[in-house]
Amino acid sequence: MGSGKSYWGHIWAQQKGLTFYDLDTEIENSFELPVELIFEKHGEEKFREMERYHLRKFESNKNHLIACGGGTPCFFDNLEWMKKHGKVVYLKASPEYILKRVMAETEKRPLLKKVNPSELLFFIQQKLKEREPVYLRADYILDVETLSKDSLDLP
Ligand SMILES: Nc1ncnc2c1ncn2[C@@H]1O[C@H](COP(=O)(O)OP(=O)(O)OP(=O)(O)O)[C@@H](O)[C@H]1O
Ligand SMILES: O=C(O)C1=C[C@@H](O)[C@@H](O)[C@H](O)C1
Ligand SMILES: [Mg+2]
Repeated sequence: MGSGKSYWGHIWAQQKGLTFYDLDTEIENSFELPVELIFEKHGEEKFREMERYHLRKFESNKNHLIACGGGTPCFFDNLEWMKKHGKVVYLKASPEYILKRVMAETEKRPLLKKVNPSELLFFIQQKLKEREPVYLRADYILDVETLSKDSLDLP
């Protein structure tokens, strides 16, 4: 969360002439609610089911780039599905970098909303530790902290 998937995904798709989709936005549009209210009203479990469902809408279109959510690869067999149907890129960032990006946006991120600001860095460190083994199974790993518009490419 907060590494820049939505930010870079949009720019990258534009550069490559691909259609950009943000999985969180797809889910928000279907509920006509922002992610934080989907979590609040329907719970995380329902959100994860919808995330799984909306991801699979992209099976047949090859000409697109999708920014998934921070949790997407960690639930169900989503990562395997993504790897089977496309190339998966992990935008790697340190907890400190992520903290800087999300500090002013915790209200939009239901997992961070409930965390005491003084414990935010610890929470991000723990979340990353828990999730990174999954993220590291991506097809490509890019260091987001050194990424620039001119260096956006796969190795
Ligand atoms: N390189 C950058 N320069 C300036 N702002 C950035 C950059 N990368 C990200 N941001 C900003 O940091 C915030 C977090 O980035 P973004 O929303 O793209 O993360 P994300 O990985 O999509 O997070 P989530 O997993 O919660 O969807 C956003 O406000 C975004 O505009
Ligand atoms: O890291 C996560 O689990 C999340 C990240 C966001 O993209 C959203 O999908 C939601 O806030 C959950
Ligand atoms: Mg995003």
